[in-house]
Amino acid sequence: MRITVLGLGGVGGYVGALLADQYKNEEVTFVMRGERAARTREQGLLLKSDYRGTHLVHPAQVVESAEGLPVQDYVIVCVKNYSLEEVCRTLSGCVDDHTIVIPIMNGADPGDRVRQYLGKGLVLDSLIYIVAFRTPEEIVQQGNFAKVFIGKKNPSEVEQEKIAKAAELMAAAGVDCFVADDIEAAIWRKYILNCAYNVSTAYYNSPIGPIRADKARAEEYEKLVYEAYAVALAKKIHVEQKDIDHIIWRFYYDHAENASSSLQRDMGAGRVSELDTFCGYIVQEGHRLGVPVPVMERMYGEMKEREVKAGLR
Ligand SMILES: NC(=O)C1=CN([C@@H]2O[C@H](COP(=O)(O)OP(=O)(O)OC[C@H]3O[C@@H](n4cnc5c(N)ncnc54)[C@H](OP(=O)(O)O)[C@@H]3O)[C@@H](O)[C@H]2O)C=CC1
Ligand SMILES: CC(C)(CO)C(=O)C(=O)O
Repeated sequence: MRITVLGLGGVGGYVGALLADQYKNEEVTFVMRGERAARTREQGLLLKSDYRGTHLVHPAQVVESAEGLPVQDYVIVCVKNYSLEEVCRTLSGCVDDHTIVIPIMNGADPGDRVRQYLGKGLVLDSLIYIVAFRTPEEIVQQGNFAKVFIGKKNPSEVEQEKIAKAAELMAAAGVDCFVADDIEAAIWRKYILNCAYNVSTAYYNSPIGPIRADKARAEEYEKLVYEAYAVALAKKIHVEQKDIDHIIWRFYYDHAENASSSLQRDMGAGRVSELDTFCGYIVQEGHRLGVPVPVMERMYGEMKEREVKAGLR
């Protein structure tokens, strides 16, 4: 069996390390770049996971690009949204119609985008709840959870079997992986959370605790949730009021005081970010569908301006 993991950052490093450990006798390939690739070839990839322990893994091979790889059974793509189109261009030779491609990323539309860029393979939709990041030396996963959901809209019977097999492949490696009945709704439940949680923590460069303790910021958080919900409803996604209540309940009572987001970590460190994924997409879809999204629009404008000033755009 051939499995390729492309993008060995926080998410891909977690999933890839567990897969490489479990499937030592299969052909697991990591696509990595530069010094991290060289280090992994020499010393292996070190995962330190609160949830799944420490793993030092040596995949069958580490390559700098997927170009030149033979056809794979599974390709798992865990890059940031802004890299997705570029990496998909390198995949055409290693994907054929039997290949299962799983982008494990944030955002409402990575699956649709991969389907559009590749035009072949069985491309699944997915989402992940995890807190993970890379350092030059290792992959760190924090907290007692890391959960993936996969699926596809209107799958055929054959596709359903393949999706179940993909979930089993990951679960056997220790990646909690579940097949979602309605993956589109599951993605949006998480995406609506991201539209408030990631955007607010990044905008204020603050963890959740101080945001929910501030009345004005907490109200603004709720408005972000409701704007994204309104866009979801206009798109006919099956998200319900009880899902929204749960997102808001989590904000006040469940998220840790020091909980941060990937967008906050990226913007806080002055890196290129997924601002367009969490804000730009909602603003664009709001305009297209005639749904007002004034709070998101204002915060997006200001954060974009910060990125322009920092030379990131
Ligand atoms: N981190 C988290 O806690 C969570 C992240 N997510 C989502 O998961 C997705 C991935 O995030 P995350 O893992 O944090 O991102 P990272 O930035 O940590 O990792 C992305 C990786 O992709 C690699 N990459 C990009 N382009 C290429 C390329 N052409 N060839 C090879 N490697 C490439 C980068 O390589 P290099 O190291 O060389 O830059 C990097 O290691 C995002 O959509 C994010 O929003 C979802 C939930 C939580
Ligand atoms: C909300 C959270 C932490 C959940 O995994 C996330 O998706 C992110 O940080 O991007």
